[in-house]
This record gives sequence, C-alpha cells and structure tokens, in this order.
Amino acid sequence: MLKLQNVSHWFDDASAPNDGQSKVLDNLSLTLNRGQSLALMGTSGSGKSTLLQVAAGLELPKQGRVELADLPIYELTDDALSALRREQLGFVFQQFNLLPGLSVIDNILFQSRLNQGHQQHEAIDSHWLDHLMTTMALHEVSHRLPEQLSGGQQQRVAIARAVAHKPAIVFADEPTGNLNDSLSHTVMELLMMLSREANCALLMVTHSAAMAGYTDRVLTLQSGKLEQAQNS
Ligand SMILES: Nc1ncnc2c1ncn2[C@@H]1O[C@H](COP(=O)(O)OP(=O)(O)OP(=O)(O)O)[C@@H](O)[C@H]1O
Repeated sequence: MLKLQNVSHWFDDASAPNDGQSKVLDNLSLTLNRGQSLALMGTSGSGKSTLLQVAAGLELPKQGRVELADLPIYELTDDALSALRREQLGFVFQQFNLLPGLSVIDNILFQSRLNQGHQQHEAIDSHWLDHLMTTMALHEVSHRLPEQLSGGQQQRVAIARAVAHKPAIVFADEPTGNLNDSLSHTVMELLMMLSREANCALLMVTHSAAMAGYTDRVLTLQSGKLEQAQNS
C-alpha cells in the first residue's frame, strides 16, 4: 500500500554541515500494507512530520521513491495525484483542520462528496455513515458548526471525516495531541476500530508511548534512520 524506497530528504540550510545540507531523512525504506498500523516516534525535530508529509505526497523528497496504492506518487500528474489523495487518503491533524463554515455532517461528507463529483465513484454508504456517527457519538451535534463543539467532539469529527470515504491509508499527525489522557485513549480506540473496519493502513506520528501502544508496529526516527522502538 505504502512503500518508501531509499528516501532521503533535507532542507537547504546554509548554517548546516555537509555543504549546507543536513539530512532529515537518510536513505530510509518502509512498507505498510492495508489493515496494518504503524506509529512513528522520535524526539522533537527528528523528522517525523517530514516523513509523514513525504509519504503522503505533500513534500517531494530529494532522493528515493514513494509508492502509494502501487503508484509512484511523485511521477504522477497533478490531476492524478489530486485524485489519489481525494480517493485513497485520509488525514487527521493535531489542529483538526475542520472547515469552519460547514456543519459536522457536511465536514464528514466533504471528501466523499468531492469523490462523487468525479467519475464512477460509488455513492456514499449510508450504513457506514450512520455507524460512524453512532460510534463517534456525533448524531446529536451533526448540524452544529465546528466552533460550537468541544475539543474532543472536534477530534471525533476529524477522525470520522478521515475514514468516511474508506481510504486505503490514513495519515495521522499527533491525532490526540490536544486531548486529555482519558479522551486520548477513547479517540485512539475509535481510530483503531474504524481503520480496522475500513481495512485501511494507518501511519501515525505520536510523542506518546501509550498511544503508540495501540498500533501493530512502532518505529523510532533517529538521525534520519528508522529503528525498531524499544518495547515493541
Ligand atoms: N520547511 C522547512 N524548512 C527548513 N527546515 C525544516 C522545514 N520543515 C522542517 N524543518 C526542519 O527539519 C527537521 C525535522 O522537522 P519535523 O517537523 O519533521 O520534526 P518532528 O520530528 O515532526 O518534530 P516535532 O516532534 O517537534 O513536531 C527540524 O530540524 C526542522 O527544523
């Protein structure tokens, strides 16, 4: 599903060694299949978000190859890459990134509706939508705007939105970063359950060993390399 092959990336920085370049990602490779989950840990600044961006087709790596759904993403046309993102990817960010002018239900359906506007995409599965709304306890607030929700409710909307169109892979950057401990566990349980039900892969960045404990695999990014995390 997701394949990174010999990926290296650095940001141009005149003050850094090695001819002005220090590598954030150093010749790393990674495979993640549908139905599998992986937590990415590492100290602040170790490159976790950069790796997520590179894997999701949002930052072109300086070297190496990235495949999503068997497609070499950085060789696709802009239109093909947009379609891949729209149909196959889901995103959950620490800041939720809900669309402020849209109700809860319209936020959740946003990506599915975009897909429907494009050729041959299946209609939204109303049973799946109802299941999502029930699981995330969002029925009662479905017509509210994001600003009328608590942080936990906003995060549940963000997760429902990320999986509503049953993507092949969900990228989550600190998905529980803004939540208290008990809510974090609830949100992780829901995210894991929904990703299992949608049979999607999950690549999650987290600082929390407790949250990483929910995923099948935990890797640590250090000096640009991926290492097996301790205790995993
Ligand atoms: N656009 C950019 N331009 C220059 N340097 C950048 C850019 N984005 C990130 N960096 C640098 O790359 C390194 C890795 O950043 P990244 O955000 O990927 O780390 P992280 O592990 O996600 O950190 P955190 O846990 O604090 O969010 C850092 O040294 C950062 O300063």
